Amino acid sequence: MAPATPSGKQTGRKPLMAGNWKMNKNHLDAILLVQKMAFALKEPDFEAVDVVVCPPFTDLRSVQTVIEADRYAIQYGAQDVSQHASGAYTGEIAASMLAKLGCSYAIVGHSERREYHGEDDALVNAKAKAVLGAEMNPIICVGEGLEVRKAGAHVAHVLAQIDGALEKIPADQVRRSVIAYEPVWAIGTGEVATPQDAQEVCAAVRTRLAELYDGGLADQVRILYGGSVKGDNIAKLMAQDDVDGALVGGASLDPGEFVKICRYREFPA
Ligand SMILES: O=C(CO)COP(=O)(O)O
Repeated sequence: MAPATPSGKQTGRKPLMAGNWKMNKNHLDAILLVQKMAFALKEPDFEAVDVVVCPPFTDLRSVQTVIEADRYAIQYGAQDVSQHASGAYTGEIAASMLAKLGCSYAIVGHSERREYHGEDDALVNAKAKAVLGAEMNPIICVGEGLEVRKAGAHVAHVLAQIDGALEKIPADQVRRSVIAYEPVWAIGTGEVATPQDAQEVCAAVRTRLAELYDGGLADQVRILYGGSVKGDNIAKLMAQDDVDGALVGGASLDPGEFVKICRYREFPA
């Protein structure tokens, strides 16, 4: 049973703090960054939260070496993956290659992939299936842009992305998937969603999961919030019933800040 959050919520879901380094840090920088995090984090931190870093592909081997050599409890994953298993796909990385490197997670459908690489829900769905097929856990990103938010259509928009991303994925695989709600207008802008905004959408996602799958699955899937998460705003977000963790961009590049996020319980909400 996971420990209670500051608000006293008791969900049974272990919180997950994932750092998305995006296109930052080379494979040598990565060694230093992971070591700094690993030195700061202690056993009780890992009992309280799952800690995941998602560096660029070129850093994964370095990160694996540091983590395995010293048996750090930090987990790691990739920021993207190919939907294809293998073959003539120049520049692509297969899920099986990531699994072989010890990755536990792969982010799929990040809004930057959707926006700059034209990824749609069908592709996100195919990538999630590839990740699950390789026995890893996808972190499936959803979230609305500013125009959709202003029009008040954010919940419908996100639920349509959920329906698309999860299409024909069986319950036992959805159970080990992670959903990350990242409103595009909050990413890298310093404008974090209010805890109520985050809760509204995360709760709607959970309700949708309950509609799509039975057997209590909706209560088991972790739903993260992402978008300008920092050490001083995480506790209020985590106090929300349906927010089970964070997908952190900029602040995950600062080991002190990321460790503070992982230790949100020590700071008042
Ligand atoms: O996109 C994000 C994580 O995937 C969020 O980025 P920031 O935390 O820098 O806003």
